[in-house]
Amino acid sequence: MDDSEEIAPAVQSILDAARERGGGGDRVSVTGRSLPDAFDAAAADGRTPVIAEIKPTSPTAEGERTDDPVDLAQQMVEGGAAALSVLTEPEHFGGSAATLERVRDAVDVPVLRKDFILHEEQLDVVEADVVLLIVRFLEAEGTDDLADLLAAARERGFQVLVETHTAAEVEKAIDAGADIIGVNNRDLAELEVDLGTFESVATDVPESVTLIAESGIQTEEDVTRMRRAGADALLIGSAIMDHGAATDVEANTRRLTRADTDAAETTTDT
Ligand SMILES: O=P(O)(O)OC[C@@H](O)[C@@H](O)c1c[nH]c2ccccc12
Repeated sequence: MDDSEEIAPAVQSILDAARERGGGGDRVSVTGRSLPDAFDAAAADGRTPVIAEIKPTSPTAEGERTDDPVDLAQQMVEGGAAALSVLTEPEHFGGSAATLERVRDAVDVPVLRKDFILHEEQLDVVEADVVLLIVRFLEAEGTDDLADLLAAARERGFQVLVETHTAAEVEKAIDAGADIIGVNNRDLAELEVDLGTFESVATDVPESVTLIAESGIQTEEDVTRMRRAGADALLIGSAIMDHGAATDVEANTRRLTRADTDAAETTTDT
């Protein structure tokens, strides 16, 4: 998406709500579990590094999953997830900071806080190992600067996943000092998924960056495709939470973490 494109009404509503949300009270200080180390450990163990996402609902999902998030988290880890992502956005995704806290207490893998952070004080809500910053949303008027927020997050001990959707956004992320970059296959204008997005954008990301393919990964073939295109890890929500009628979260996670563990290694870098 280039800067002139509209964003979907659902996304605008998420952003408007995010602007209204304040921060926490005390400044958070966290000793995080390393995300790159967790990816390496999974790969060494023969598993595709996957961040499994607990997302009770979303603007593009049908219905809401009401299982205990701690149960879901444990099934995901049992199924081989290298890390977890927990939505904390309350109004559109059914998330909460309390859920993230419970999940992080119950597992020992790194946990990503998935939210729409626009201001520094919004970092001071809950301890997490990793926080998400979305390049596109930090370009809007009245939001903090990406590089400043990145620094503020690191000062608190967070690792930072910087989310992009275009080559221009990857460049901004790198200029701001990002070392973990996600490419979201879902565009924020139509909310449609195209795995070709990762394939075209990944070529611009330096080898030293930990690169994550986000959204729309459903099948083992999709896993292979993203790994071949250079993904160090994959962020998967829907296909684990509610893959058609298959609601066995542990089995869904296992199926995707066992898919094509050596595709990345067989890719020749040119
Ligand atoms: O459910 P999916 O298609 O596997 O997608 C997971 C994740 O990538 C998606 O939930 C996501 C990507 N970036 C976000 C930013 C905010 C909220 C959610 C997201």
